[in-house]
Amino acid sequence: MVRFDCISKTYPAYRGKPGVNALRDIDFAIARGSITGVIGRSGAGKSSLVRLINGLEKPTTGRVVVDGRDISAFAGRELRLAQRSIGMIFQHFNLLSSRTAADNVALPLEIAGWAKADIRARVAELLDLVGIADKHDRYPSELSGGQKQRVGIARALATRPSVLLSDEATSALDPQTTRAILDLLANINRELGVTIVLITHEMSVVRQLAKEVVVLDAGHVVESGHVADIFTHPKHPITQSFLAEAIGDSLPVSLASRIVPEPVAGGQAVIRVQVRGAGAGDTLVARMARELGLDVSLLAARIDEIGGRHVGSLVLGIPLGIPGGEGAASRTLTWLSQHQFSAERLGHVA
Ligand SMILES: Nc1ncnc2c1ncn2[C@@H]1O[C@H](COP(=O)(O)OP(=O)(O)OP(=O)(O)O)[C@@H](O)[C@H]1O
Repeated sequence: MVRFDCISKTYPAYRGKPGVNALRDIDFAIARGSITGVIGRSGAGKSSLVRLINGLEKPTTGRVVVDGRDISAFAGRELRLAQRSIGMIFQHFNLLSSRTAADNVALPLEIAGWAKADIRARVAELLDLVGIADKHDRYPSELSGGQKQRVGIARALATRPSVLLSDEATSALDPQTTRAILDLLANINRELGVTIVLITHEMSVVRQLAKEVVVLDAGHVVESGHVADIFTHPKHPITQSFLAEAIGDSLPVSLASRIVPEPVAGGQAVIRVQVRGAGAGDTLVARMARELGLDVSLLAARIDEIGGRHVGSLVLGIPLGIPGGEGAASRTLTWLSQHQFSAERLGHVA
């Protein structure tokens, strides 16, 4: 378990540069064995938060408790010993280019003073676990990005940590490799029970792997909880913007290029409706057509699954070319709001 108790982190002023309040009023816990995503824009404080967990930084106020121990109070040998129970993987893998895959994985075990035969056995077991037993004697320059990250994961797990920190570990990988690495992390969490804390600016990573999410903005936790709860009812604008990216709020170019602000005679009003929850949106168009007596058309749609729940948006065309047509768009918006749908009018198309 990792607990942040009233944490703040201020980097002092340095060579004429002002001090930075990187984290403020951080107070939350990460459950043992969970997979928690910490998501935020650049500069939100994600790396500072993760460096507090493994004691690379000290909080300015408050304490960070890992498995019942106040890691922020440790220094020297005591800190190094505590760090063995906290593994970390990085965006650029941080492998030693002069060592083979096996020797990179062996490094933390050598530092921990393991016997040679034990190291050999453990390294073989770890390379097998991450699916690259055949790359034992390869150097990093001979490995693909995904294989390098597998070495990084094996190395991070070598000393059997209870917590694995991932700092943008898939940001340098292509989507297919990212998916394979996230699947591997999910397996490791399931099989070894390791608590995983993922730092990322990518909603797709949180969506695929995390069960819990902490949204950071300007050094504050603005929302936290179960991924499905947070992203089916996002409250903070930052969370809403991550969600919009995830569900592809952008319109198809062919539609976006046709939208104009003013009504077009004989055209349609364009309304975007957010749909959330199981089956949401399935029958919406049919219900609206029936209850409002309108010929509603579906111009675009995207539904995704986040934390096991459906989230997405429908873009509807409401015909204006009938008597009282202008009222039809407002009636539609009123109907949607009465039925607890969040909707906006994007403009008009011919
Ligand atoms: N060692 C440092 N000294 C001074 N300021 C720092 C230091 N490390 C981080 N900061 C500042 O603290 C704030 C938070 O930085 P941090 O790296 O934790 O954010 P981040 O969310 O990880 O950003 P990114 O995604 O860009 O890495 C930023 O304003 C950054 O400039």
